[in-house]
Amino acid sequence: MNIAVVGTGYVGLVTGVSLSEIGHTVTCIDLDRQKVDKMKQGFSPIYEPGLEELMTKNIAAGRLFFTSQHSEGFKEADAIYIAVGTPERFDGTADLTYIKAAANDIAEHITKQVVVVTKSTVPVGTNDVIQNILSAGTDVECEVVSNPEFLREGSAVHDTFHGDRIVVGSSSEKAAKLMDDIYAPFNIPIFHTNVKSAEMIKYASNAFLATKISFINEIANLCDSLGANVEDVAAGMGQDDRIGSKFLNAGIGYGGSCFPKDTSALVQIASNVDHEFNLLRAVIDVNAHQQALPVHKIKEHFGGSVRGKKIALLGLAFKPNTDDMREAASIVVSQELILSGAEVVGYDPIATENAKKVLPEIMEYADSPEEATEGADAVIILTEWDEIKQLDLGLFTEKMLEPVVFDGRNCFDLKDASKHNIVYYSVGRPSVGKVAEKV
Ligand SMILES: NC(=O)C1=CN([C@@H]2O[C@H](COP(=O)(O)OP(=O)(O)OC[C@H]3O[C@@H](n4cnc5c(N)ncnc54)[C@H](O)[C@@H]3O)[C@@H](O)[C@H]2O)C=CC1
Ligand SMILES: O=C(O)[C@H]1O[C@H](OP(=O)(O)OP(=O)(O)OC[C@H]2O[C@@H](n3ccc(=O)[nH]c3=O)[C@H](O)[C@@H]2O)[C@H](O)[C@@H](O)[C@@H]1O
Repeated sequence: MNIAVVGTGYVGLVTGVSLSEIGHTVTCIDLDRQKVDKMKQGFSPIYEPGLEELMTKNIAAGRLFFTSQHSEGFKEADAIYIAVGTPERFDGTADLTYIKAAANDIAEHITKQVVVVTKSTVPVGTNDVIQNILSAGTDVECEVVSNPEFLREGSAVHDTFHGDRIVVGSSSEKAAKLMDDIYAPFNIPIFHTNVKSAEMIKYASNAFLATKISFINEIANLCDSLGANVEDVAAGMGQDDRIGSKFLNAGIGYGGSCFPKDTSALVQIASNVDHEFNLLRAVIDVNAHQQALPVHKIKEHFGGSVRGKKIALLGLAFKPNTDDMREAASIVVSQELILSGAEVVGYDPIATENAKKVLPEIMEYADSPEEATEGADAVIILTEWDEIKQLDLGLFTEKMLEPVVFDGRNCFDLKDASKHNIVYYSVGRPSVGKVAEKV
């Protein structure tokens, strides 16, 4: 099949490349010419494990193309995917500017009958808006299908090939059949529903996962006060099939380009129909508190002030295996620490260049965990990169005078931490070191 993908961000590029890998001829379109030039040569503009290998392979096989011209991309297309951003606006609603622009681009440039597939996360009812733009802008017949995306950054390629389900929302049997044909080689169950339900499945899924995280973080905070260990609590809960063990990792909350914006958007979608989504508001509040937790803990350790202290942040991206800094906890933590008079140095294996664009200018950056830790008064672990999880805790005793570590991702075993002469705080687990002795 001939497929065009509008927008080559995390979703568009991974989708386009994966569809070419299963045999379709795919043209990825992006407004950003620099990006397009890079991609034509097989370089991915984003860090995503496994992606570049598939790009070069399928470019060489003559199945994968890149262009900044919509007319060129749409020429032969049987299906056009919309995968542009739907960022959060200042009031929490989803900004549909790029979606509407993409729909107008399609209306302007299509010359043959096509199915328009919305991959972007859009509020319930948006596909009707897209259909209206198309109907008003072109006489060419086109049907709109909602096909929300569930991939995670950092494992996007794997998730695309091994998803639990593909959701297709459509009011046309013909369009639904075309989607079945496109996805057949993936061999993943396809769930068919109507357009609005498909749109809602995406928000409900992200909101539910965010709720699971905030729930376990609240339990972790209780464990902290009551002396229980949240890891054991989550393991014990997770053995119940009805609860499940996934997404019960306590830590410094969720970041990224989707949970924060999609939870806010769903609260707004609800308020449009006079529904107060109190549960989701609480999930968002808990997360805001959780992202700032390392700052509170470290201040408490130093008697209320971090003025003049050198603090090393290990891991800056919102999660491991990505260079994405959107809504990363490191943004809140670095800003708060710097405002409180601390000297902050950051280290990330991949995201440093993107971090420099969003973290306070005064931040410094190190090229290794060792360099970041040298002479630090405290270390805060913000992202559980393998490289960070595999550090020898002896590093902290070697590089720091009085080692204090706040582990926001529970990377280390408490028994291991207790073998070293460090003060070790984590989330929802007993502290180790001098502080623990004091209690
Ligand atoms: N990032 C993720 O892991 C996931 C994102 N989503 C959703 O997918 C959508 C896309 O997200 P990302 O890939 O993160 O976005 P992104 O912001 O990384 O990429 C969007 C791309 O679209 C391009 N673009 C914008 N308007 C265009 C137009 N008219 N024609 C051609 N190109 C255009 C931009 O230049 C940019 O490269 C969002 O709605 C998001 O909520 C869904 C699941 C996972
Ligand atoms: O709509 C989206 O964009 C995507 O959002 C999330 O994917 P992503 O944000 O890439 O990454 P996750 O692995 O879900 O992690 C999100 C955040 O939650 C945090 N998290 C995750 C799991 C957990 O147990 N605890 C926890 O704190 C992570 O550290 C990270 O900051 C969803 O998992 C995807 O299904 C969805 O497609």
